[in-house]
Amino acid sequence: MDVLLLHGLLLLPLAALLLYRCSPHFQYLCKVAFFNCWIVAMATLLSPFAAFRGRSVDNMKLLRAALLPLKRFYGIRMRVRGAEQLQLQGPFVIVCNHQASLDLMGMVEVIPERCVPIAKRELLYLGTVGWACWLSGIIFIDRHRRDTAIEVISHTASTMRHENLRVWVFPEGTRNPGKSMLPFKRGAFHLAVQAQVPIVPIVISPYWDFFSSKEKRFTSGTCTIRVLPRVETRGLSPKDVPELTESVRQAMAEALAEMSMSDHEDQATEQSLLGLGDNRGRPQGQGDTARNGK
Ligand SMILES: CCCCCCCC/C=C\CCCCCCCC(=O)SCCNC(=O)CCNC(=O)[C@H](O)C(C)(C)COP(=O)(O)OP(=O)(O)OC[C@H]1O[C@@H](n2cnc3c(N)ncnc32)[C@H](O)[C@@H]1OP(=O)(O)O
Ligand SMILES: CCCCCCCC/C=C\CCCCCCCC(=O)OC[C@@H](O)COP(=O)(O)O
Repeated sequence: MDVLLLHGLLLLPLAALLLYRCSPHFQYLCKVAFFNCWIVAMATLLSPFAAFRGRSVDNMKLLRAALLPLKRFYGIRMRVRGAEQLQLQGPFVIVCNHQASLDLMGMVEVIPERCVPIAKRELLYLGTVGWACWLSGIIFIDRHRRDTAIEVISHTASTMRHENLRVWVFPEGTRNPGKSMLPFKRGAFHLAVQAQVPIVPIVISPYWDFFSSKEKRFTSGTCTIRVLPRVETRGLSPKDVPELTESVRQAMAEALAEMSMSDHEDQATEQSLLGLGDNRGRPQGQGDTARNGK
């Protein structure tokens, strides 16, 4: 009986390993579980240190350091284009597309000093994760109560100017794994206009090559982050916000469309250079299936 139990215990990890190797779905589940566990573990370990400082944007450095290694675990290569656009003195608002929780990996890759994200209030209730977010100065809004959300944003506008604070907003307001961006919420643009600070749009390339929560697929791959030229808001007033929102969204949508194309081309070139496959002269679609089927 004991021998049987021992064998069982030895076989269990082996079976799990085999399953991991053979089943992309199981691999996906493990990788996503690890992502969440890592965040909970880091928040639990680091919050006590962050608490020494109290609630402070300086704790964003800890948060960043805690999340930076994730890309290595997953074999995701991050390429940043246009990082020099972030070399700005003074406050500004970053707007970025939002595909999945994985965006945190891209965010920590480029987030400048003294920059905090705006997040949904629900994150506050995630135990130590909520505590870590609060200690890092993350700004919480209640998406179901527009008035209070707008109040928080107005308050943020004056804090930005007084404390040289940068703010990161996902203007789609929710995760969107689709191929195009959702309509933008206007809060980020009201914020920039109220504070009279520039807007820096950031576009993270689509994850389809290596990640899809719908298809339960999570492999290694390359992600490109493009920082677009800043948009000035000096002299603009609230009545200009709808047009401002649309023009920024348009620029980001164009960049996203371009990146979905060129990302594929880059990888095809890399593959043929490495002799991994020759995609030349083949329609883009076929190359895709070949790669995704790997
Ligand atoms: C110590 C270290 C340890 C380390 C451990 C690691 C732990 C790490 C874990 C985690 C890291 C953190 C991760 C953060 C990431 C989280 C991401 C998210 O949560 S994304 C969801 C929240 N984001 C948003 O929702 C966007 C912001 N939202 C908005 O801007 C909306 O506009 C909002 C909520 C203010 C209102 O939303 P509406 O749905 O009502 O839609 P609208 O169309 O935008 O607004 C309606 C009307 O209100 C006006 N309006 C909006 N904002 C205004 C304003 N500020 N002032 C005046 N009017 C405003 C608009 O102009 C519009 O009016 P007219 O149609 O133009 O007449
Ligand atoms: C002792 C502590 C125990 C607490 C256990 C709680 C488990 C928490 C598990 C994982 C924490 C991962 C937090 C990742 C934060 C990701 C930020 C994010 O991307 O939020 C989604 C939000 O933008 C849009 O939300 P919706 O698409 O509208 O929904």
